[in-house]
Amino acid sequence: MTESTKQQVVEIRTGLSHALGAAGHALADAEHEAGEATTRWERIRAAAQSRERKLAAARDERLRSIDEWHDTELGALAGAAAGAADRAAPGAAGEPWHSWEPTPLAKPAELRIGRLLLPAAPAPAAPAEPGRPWPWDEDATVSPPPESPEVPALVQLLDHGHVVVQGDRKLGDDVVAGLLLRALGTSVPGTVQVIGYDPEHLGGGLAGFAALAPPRVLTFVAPNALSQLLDDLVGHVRRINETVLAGEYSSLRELHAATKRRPEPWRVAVLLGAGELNRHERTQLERLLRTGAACGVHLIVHGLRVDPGPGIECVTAAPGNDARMSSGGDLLIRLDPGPPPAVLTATCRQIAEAVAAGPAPVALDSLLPDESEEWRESSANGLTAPLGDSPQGTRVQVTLSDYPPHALIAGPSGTGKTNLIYAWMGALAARYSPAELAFYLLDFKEGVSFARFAPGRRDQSWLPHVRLVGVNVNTDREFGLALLRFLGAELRRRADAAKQHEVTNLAELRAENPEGVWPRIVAVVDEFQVLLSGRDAVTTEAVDLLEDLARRGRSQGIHLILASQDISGIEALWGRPALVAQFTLRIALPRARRVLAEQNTAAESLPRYHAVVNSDSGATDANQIVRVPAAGDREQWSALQHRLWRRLPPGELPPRLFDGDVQPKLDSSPDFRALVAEDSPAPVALLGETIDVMSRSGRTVLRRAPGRNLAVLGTRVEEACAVLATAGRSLAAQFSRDGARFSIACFDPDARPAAEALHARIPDCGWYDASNVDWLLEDAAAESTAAWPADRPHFILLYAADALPGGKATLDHLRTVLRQGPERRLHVLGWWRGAGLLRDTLGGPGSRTDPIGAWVALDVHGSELAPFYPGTGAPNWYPRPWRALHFDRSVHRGAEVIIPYGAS
Ligand SMILES: Nc1ncnc2c1ncn2[C@@H]1O[C@H](COP(=O)(O)OP(=O)(O)OP(=O)(O)O)[C@@H](O)[C@H]1O
Repeated sequence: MTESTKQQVVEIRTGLSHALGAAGHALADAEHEAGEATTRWERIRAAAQSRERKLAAARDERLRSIDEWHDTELGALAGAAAGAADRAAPGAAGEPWHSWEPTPLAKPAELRIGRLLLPAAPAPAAPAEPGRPWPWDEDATVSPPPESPEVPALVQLLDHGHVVVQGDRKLGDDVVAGLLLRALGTSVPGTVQVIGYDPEHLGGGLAGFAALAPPRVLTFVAPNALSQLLDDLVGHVRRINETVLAGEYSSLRELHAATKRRPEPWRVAVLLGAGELNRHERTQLERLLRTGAACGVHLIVHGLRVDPGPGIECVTAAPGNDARMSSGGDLLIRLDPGPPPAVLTATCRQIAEAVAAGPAPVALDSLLPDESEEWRESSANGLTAPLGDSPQGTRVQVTLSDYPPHALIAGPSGTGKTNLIYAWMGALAARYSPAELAFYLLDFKEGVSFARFAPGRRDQSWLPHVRLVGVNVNTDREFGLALLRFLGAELRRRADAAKQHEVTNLAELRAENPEGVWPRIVAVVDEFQVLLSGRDAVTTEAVDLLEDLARRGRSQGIHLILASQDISGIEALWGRPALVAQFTLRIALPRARRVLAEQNTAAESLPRYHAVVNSDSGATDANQIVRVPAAGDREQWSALQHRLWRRLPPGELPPRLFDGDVQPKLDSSPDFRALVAEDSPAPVALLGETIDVMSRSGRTVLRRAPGRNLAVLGTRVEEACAVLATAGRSLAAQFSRDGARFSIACFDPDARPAAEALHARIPDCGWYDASNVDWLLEDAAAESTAAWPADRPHFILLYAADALPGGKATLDHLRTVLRQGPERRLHVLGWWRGAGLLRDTLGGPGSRTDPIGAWVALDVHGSELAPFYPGTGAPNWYPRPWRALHFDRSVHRGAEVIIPYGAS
């Protein structure tokens, strides 16, 4: 081998070994890189796996919360639906049968027929990864989806629409029975009337309701009378639209919401399997379906094809969970079973009894305008207010104006006369303000029926229109007379004003004298016949005044409402045709006789709580029957009275309340409170409260003049002492301490405490008794005849003057004082226990009585008073407890009745 070859080999080997070395390096590098890449890949794969797991967990968490939310939301929705259903169907409208009982509601509710089957919360889908548990399986604290509450399936009937039942016949019957019972049980007995048409079973379909037939809450029509029934119902709809809604309201529901009145019953016609309808029947049925609900005419149809339409609920009866109703969309219903027979019959019997007992009272509210409309009316032309509804559902308005001006109301006891007066007053008082209307109220019946209009101990409010209330005046006919006198004076005042403005009636006077306050006056006298019952001066004057007021009051806005419970009251007037003729408005309560015209017997057949109102003197053609709302309820009345009372501006005075059973108090007498110590030359002795429209004290003036003495006559110690105490206290109040002298002498031990009490009240008053009265009278007699002028008056109060001791001498002194004292300002105020005894003091039967210028008689008959009374007659006086007759010859034409002031 050549060197060169060897050289070449070496070189090649070297080259190869280099190459090998380089390749080895490259391989190692490559392997290293490959290892790193593998590690990186494995890290990435691990990271990807971990991320995937996290994402899955997040997804699971999200899915779980979505499911939870879905379940709660569904539960809440179902709960809300159940709550709403409870509100829409309270009480007997929605209660399940096992706890059901009738509960009349204020307005119609939706009625339950079964239970809505709401979609349940969906069962959770299978977990995505088999074997991987759902979170709530892992965590025992997470609860399973909640159960849905029960949501009743409700249908609307009364005031809303009609119900058509299809499907299973037997189950459909149960739906009809259930609906009907719920409708009856949620309304006031008698306000839902059911008309059954059941040609197949001749009423058998409604057999459970049989108890409602006798009071005609349920009536059946014959199998061939469907046409007639539909015509009748259409007739009702037309009538109600024309006369009840009268264009003012679109439905009875609206009328009720606005006026709180429901003048028509709901009429529910139940048509069970009518077969095929002829054209006329079909047309009438469609009319009713369209227009009936607004007029309270509703149909429950079962077994008759009816096209769906607005206001028509279609119930498809089916067993189990397969029933449906048109307003429920796709939701299924489980129908309730029919009402249990025991519940059904008991309820029907209960309703029948309630209906047979008579209509339920209508509330006073139905007569009242909206609060925003109160006190808006003008009485310039008259006073008009509703008194209730007629049987046809129209409002009966009653007017007092120039014609008819006055009203006569009659009704035997308990028929609701007082209630009618309250209702009328309430309806008027809510419409007319006190500047438009004033009430004067007098009740001759025993009791306090009108007292509620004046402030009392329990309730300080009063009816703002009331100016005067007289209660318990049955023995104080004088109070009635006082009212008539007062109204007579007001009549003259108005007539004078009318003359001055050259007008003839109140409307014109108000137009001419807009700034004047000329309210119409309504004087109500309940049991007025008591006022006219005696054959005496009171009756004579009362009748004269009544005649005048009735004749002339009409144009001066003075209206009389006379009420009487028995025929004698009306007959008291009957003898005075001219007077009766003025009372053209006649109101008769059930069984009232003779108040309407002789031949008009409408009141005889009136149902309870109704009245005949007749504005044409009782002529039969003018009869209007009205159902009067209940106004007697104190709470309802108080609500109205308080509302009106709060409208009064502050400072308005309450009405005068005259209560014949209450003893007046001197300290409350305005006349007594007005007395001032001015040492008057004409001091006034107050004696008692007069029976008058204004609170006024009977009085006698003890001026310097003959006869100015006072005698109190009778045996009643307490009352005699009360009169003397009033006289003494009132006189003392008019003098300064030294301005007058007072002396009291008492000879009756029974009167001594009262005499001593008066003595204690009068400063520096002298006290005398049997032991020293002779000195007093001797001095007084000397003073009476003295020549020098008296510097101050001396009042001598003698208790039991007829028992004066001291024999003739003392008696002569007393006679001297009585005759001559007053001119020298010495006045005797004495109590004699009989009129004859006073006569004895004065000198016996033939003696003059003029030293006694004023007297107050207690239990002394009128005839005994004749000697002390001018003219030939005697005053008309029949003694009665705690009343006295007062006469003062210097001012009176006739005697007046007074009420002694009670101890204060
Ligand atoms: N329209 C009515 N609605 C409901 N209840 C009435 C109605 N009218 C009267 N009443 C009730 O009947 C009863 C007798 O009524 P009210 O006192 O008015 O009769 P009256 O004829 O005035 O009787 P009396 O003359 O004996 O007082 C009362 O309890 C009253 O609440």
